[in-house]
Amino acid sequence: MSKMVIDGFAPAKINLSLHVTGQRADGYHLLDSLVVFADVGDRLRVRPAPDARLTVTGPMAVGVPGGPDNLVLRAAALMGITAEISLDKHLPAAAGIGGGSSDAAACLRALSELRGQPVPNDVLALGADVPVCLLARAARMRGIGEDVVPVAGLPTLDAVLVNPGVPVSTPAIFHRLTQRENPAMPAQMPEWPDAAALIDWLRAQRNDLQDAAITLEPVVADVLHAISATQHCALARMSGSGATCFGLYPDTATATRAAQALVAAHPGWWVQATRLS
Ligand SMILES: C[C@@](CO)(OP(=O)(O)O)[C@H](O)COP(=O)(O)OP(=O)(O)OC[C@H]1O[C@@H](n2ccc(N)nc2=O)[C@H](O)[C@@H]1O
Ligand SMILES: Nc1ncnc2c1ncn2[C@@H]1O[C@H](COP(=O)(O)OP(=O)(O)O)[C@@H](O)[C@H]1O
Repeated sequence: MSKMVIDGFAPAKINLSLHVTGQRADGYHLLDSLVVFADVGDRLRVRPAPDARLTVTGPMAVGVPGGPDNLVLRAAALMGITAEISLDKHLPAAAGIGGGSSDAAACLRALSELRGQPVPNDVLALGADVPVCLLARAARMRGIGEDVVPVAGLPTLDAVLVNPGVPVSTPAIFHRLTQRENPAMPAQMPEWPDAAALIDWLRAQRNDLQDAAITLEPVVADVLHAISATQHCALARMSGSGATCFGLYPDTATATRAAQALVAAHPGWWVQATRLS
């Protein structure tokens, strides 16, 4: 018998690098980004039903749309399916870690499996991050987000994610950019023998939205300083259009200790030790 309900996981998306390489005539920006996924994320339960219904719960539910604007209901509508969806929010919204896009992708995967129906080709209409979130593993993302190529053999990274609780509007950050044509990543991605080699390589890459985000929300600079000041931090950078930043560490023990220190110093911030792959 076919399944009636599916539980899905929507992992946080992290842009280890985010190069803005140009702008299209329609205003969208061309990107070159190394994207990975965390082991923290939202959870959802999806069940096809005669009427669409959404329940949003969890520690990060406040402010997340509960109606048809929610990306999970927009994803179901795109597939032409009505569904009852419970969404358990653990990721901060408008945070540069693709919570809404990852929720939409998890919903598309679940409905596709439940109904034996392929995911439509036009998912970009839900958000530029949805194609990479459908893959949900390490990838190079180019174009405006539609060109997604898996990156094999990427070493797993031990990390801490930190969000200061300030929502950031993605269009507002792109709008503030002063330099829209920046170098891409190298045409050929290297092979990294281990996490230390990957971190070394990442130091020469950038997030071209970081300065604009700091101008709009100076607390992003405080987050980056706080992460950089933790013991054994090898690299601190912002993800997406912010305000979430990540720190990279040599191993799980140092990442866990850094997360504990950040929680103690900034009890109001969202802090998560995680592994990225
Ligand atoms: C910046 C990135 C990097 O991964 O992440 P987030 O900060 O959202 O997590 C994404 O490109 C965001 O993806 P997403 O949040 O799905 O974007 P969308 O809803 O499609 O677009 C929101 C707005 O951002 C701008 N935008 C988005 C993507 C892009 N390549 N160029 C743009 O200029 C446009 O102004 C657009 O109207
Ligand atoms: N399931 C969802 N979770 C979070 N935000 C959502 C969701 N559906 C729609 N949204 C809207 O999308 C906006 C962007 O949220 P999100 O995808 O979390 O951020 P970002 O694009 O910075 O990664 C939010 O401000 C919210 O209004």
